[in-house]
Amino acid sequence: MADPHPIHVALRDVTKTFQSKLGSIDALGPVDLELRQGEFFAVVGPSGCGKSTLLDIMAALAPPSSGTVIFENRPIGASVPDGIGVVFQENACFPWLNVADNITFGLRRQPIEQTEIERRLQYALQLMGLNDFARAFPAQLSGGMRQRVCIARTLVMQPRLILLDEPFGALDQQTRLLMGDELLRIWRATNATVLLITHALDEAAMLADRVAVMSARPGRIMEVIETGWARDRDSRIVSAPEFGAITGRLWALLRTQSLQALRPDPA
Ligand SMILES: Nc1ncnc2c1ncn2[C@@H]1O[C@H](COP(=O)(O)OP(=O)(O)OP(=O)(O)O)[C@@H](O)[C@H]1O
Repeated sequence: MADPHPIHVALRDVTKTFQSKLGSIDALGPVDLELRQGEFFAVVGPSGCGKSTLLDIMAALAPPSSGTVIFENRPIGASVPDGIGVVFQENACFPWLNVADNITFGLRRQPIEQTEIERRLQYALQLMGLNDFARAFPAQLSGGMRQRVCIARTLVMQPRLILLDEPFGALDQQTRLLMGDELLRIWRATNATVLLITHALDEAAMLADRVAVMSARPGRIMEVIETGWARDRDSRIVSAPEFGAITGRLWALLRTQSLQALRPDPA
């Protein structure tokens, strides 16, 4: 019988060491991690533990120093594989392009017919609630809406794995929760596998099926917690009693690591 939850992406013994004028910095790992097809996975960890480095390696934006990333049963090479979409915190809309042109920017560089581009644009505008803003320019939008444009731009490429690095970090708390709801809707609608890097424990606890807690640098996976939420959850679960238990557990794990990151051992 086919595995109902096949492994979509796997990290095997992945490490990263940066060389700089100050010497070498062991930033990450070794990390072993498996994301199941279609799951929502979050990663939390103390500041500077290597979360962004982990995401960059998964997106093939930086090579690992050792180890392998396997995506859809193939090792990731030097270029971003087809099927992986990335969203960063700093929303990088082109200010001179309107929302529709920002969203279709990458698509128009692909051999894709205009009718298909238009179809994907309309779908993304609809999913992200941007229908009324297709002709607006980024300067006319709020920070939350600009970030929705960035997510829509990734969505139209129809990624099967979506990597998000602190996508809502610059937004206020209410907007973050509502964007979380949108992300959950996208996840359900697309069946993509999602990996979310976040500082916010409540965001991780609300959105993810599983949350990995990383150690202080060089970041390793200390523990992976299953949240147990139903697939059709939304931000209202923040008032559920289990929610407090999950964030409490995450904080208990993270607290020691964060203290260590703030005051590393002199040894
Ligand atoms: N290009 C680079 N050259 C040298 N050191 C780097 C480079 N990129 C990251 N580092 C170092 O690697 C470590 C991990 O950085 P990374 O940005 O991955 O951490 P992070 O967990 O995402 O941090 P934060 O939570 O503060 O965003 C840090 O000590 C950082 O200074």
